[in-house]
Formats: sequence, C-alpha cells, structure tokens
Amino acid sequence: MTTLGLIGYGAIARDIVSAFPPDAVDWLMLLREGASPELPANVSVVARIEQLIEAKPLAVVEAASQGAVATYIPALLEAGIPTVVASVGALADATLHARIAAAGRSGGARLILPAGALGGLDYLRAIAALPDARVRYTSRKPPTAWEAELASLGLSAERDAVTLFEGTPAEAASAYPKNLNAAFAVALAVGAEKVTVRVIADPKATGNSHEIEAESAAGTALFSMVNAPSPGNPKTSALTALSLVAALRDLLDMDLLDMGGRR
Ligand SMILES: NC(=O)C1=CN([C@@H]2O[C@H](COP(=O)(O)OP(=O)(O)OC[C@H]3O[C@@H](n4cnc5c(N)ncnc54)[C@H](OP(=O)(O)O)[C@@H]3O)[C@@H](O)[C@H]2O)C=CC1
Ligand SMILES: O=C([O-])CC(=O)C(=O)O
Repeated sequence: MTTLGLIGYGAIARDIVSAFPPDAVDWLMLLREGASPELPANVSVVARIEQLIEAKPLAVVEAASQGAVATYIPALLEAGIPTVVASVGALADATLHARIAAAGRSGGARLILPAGALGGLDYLRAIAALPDARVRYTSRKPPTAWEAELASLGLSAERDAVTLFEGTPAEAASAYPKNLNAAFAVALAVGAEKVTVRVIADPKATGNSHEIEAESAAGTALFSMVNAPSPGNPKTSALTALSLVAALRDLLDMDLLDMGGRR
C-alpha cells in the first residue's frame, strides 16, 4: 500500500481518488474543519497539516484553492514531501512564490506544476528563451461557469459573448482564483511579461475552451483545447484531474502501484 496525501475533496480530488485502484493507495485527506463528505474506505481524514506530515506520504496533491497553496505547501516542501499543485495561480503572488521555492530547496522536495487544463506548455517553455516571444491566452467558458461574476456585474451572457477581463496573467489568476489558474500556468511556462490574457463568457462555448496563440522568431503556433467540464464543477475541465494523475504517476514511478492494466 502506498500512502498519498490530498488537500481538498472537490471535483478534481474525487476524480483523482477514483483513478487509482482502492487496494493500492491509502489516501490521507486534509479537509476544512467541519467538512464531512462521504468518503471511500481507503480515504481517511486528517484535521491538521502536522498530522499529514507525520504520516510521511510519498506525495501530496493540492486540489483545493489558491489559499490552500499558501497555507500548506511551504510546510509540506520543508518537510521533504513532494507536492503536486492544481491551484498554480497562487504563484502569481511573488512573495509566496519565493517562499515556496525556498521551502523546496530547504526540504529537498519537488514542487510539481502540472499542465492542468492545458496542453502545449512544452512549446511555450522552449520559446521562453526568445526575447521577442509573445503569447495571447484566451479562456472561453459558458455563462454557467461565470454565474456569480456576471451577476455581480449586472451582466448576462445568455445571447452574446461578454469579455470579462483583459490583462496580465497575475491579475487574471488573482481576480479569478477558481477559473484562471491556467493563465498563470502559461505565464510560468513562457514568462509572465510575454503573456496577455482574455476571459470570455460565451453562450456558444460547448466546453471550457482554452486558446494559446504564440508568435516568436521560432514561428507561430495555435493551441486550442475544448475541454469537457468536470461533472462535479462546471468551472473545471475534466482534463485537469487526468493531468494531475499523470503527474503523480510520473513522480512516483508508477511501477510502485499496480494500475491494474489502466496505465
Ligand atoms: N491548473 C489548472 O489548470 C486548473 C486548476 N484548478 C484549480 O484546482 C482547484 C480545485 O478545483 P476543483 O476540484 O474543481 O474545486 P472544487 O470547488 O470542486 O473543490 C475544492 C474543494 O477544496 C476545498 N478547499 C478549498 N480550500 C481549502 C482549504 N484551505 N483547506 C481544505 N479544503 C479546502 C473546498 O471546500 P469549500 O467548498 O468549503 O471551499 C472544496 O471542497 C481550484 O483551486 C481550481 O481553481 C481547476 C481547474 C484547472
Ligand atoms: O479547468 C479549466 O478549464 C481552467 C480553470 O478552471 C482554471 O484555470 O482554474
């Protein structure tokens, strides 16, 4: 049995737990105080980060919120526990980013930032070295993913698309912590100063779509993803949990776990 940790038990976390055979992994789940969801038999709850650290999981996955990254990830890395983070937009806070990097160095633990809802980040990492590289990232989701934001602006996107935001990846990730982590994943890959972000609530969107347009001395590229929303959360692409599972399997060298032919 392998012990793994998980922070949060929402749409992504549920998909991650069900991606592993129940007899291969013991999950230790850090939940908010008072939360008591129904849990599978191989999942137990811990109330404090210290308990998670004491249990020495092989790795911990954050699938909760940017706030959870700030609260828990430095301590996990300092304790030498490799950590996979979904809420990568938390790193838009430069002070937190530096603190997390220092914690990783001091504990000798890796911080894994998966591609999440996106693809094409290898291309962006390659052109990061080119000073003229420019990238435009567009997030386009149906109005159901933006209900609260549209209501607070007194807007409706039932008939026509509404551009909710244009700006930098750090602004986007901070303004929309539940929707724009992907914008900051683009920034981490190519360099924040090279990226502009657009956010569109679009009644014609058939899924959570992400467009990455890149231009540099190396050429031009267009990556377009139309992701099915997670059944548990319309803001979240179902692809994200798959990406985190793949990152976890790479990290652990999954010969450790018998994936029952599902590799
Ligand atoms: N990198 C990427 O490409 C993507 C990243 N994400 C990010 O991944 C994260 C998880 O997404 P998803 O599963 O869809 O979200 P959900 O809202 O479905 O689930 C998150 C769960 O974590 C809990 N939680 C939040 N903060 C804490 C905390 N500090 N301690 C313990 N539990 C906490 C929430 O509780 P409560 O409801 O009480 O707050 C909720 O139960 C989000 O931050 C999301 O924005 C999502 C999609 C793509
Ligand atoms: O899952 C998505 O489509 C993107 C998302 O929510 C995020 O980046 O936070």
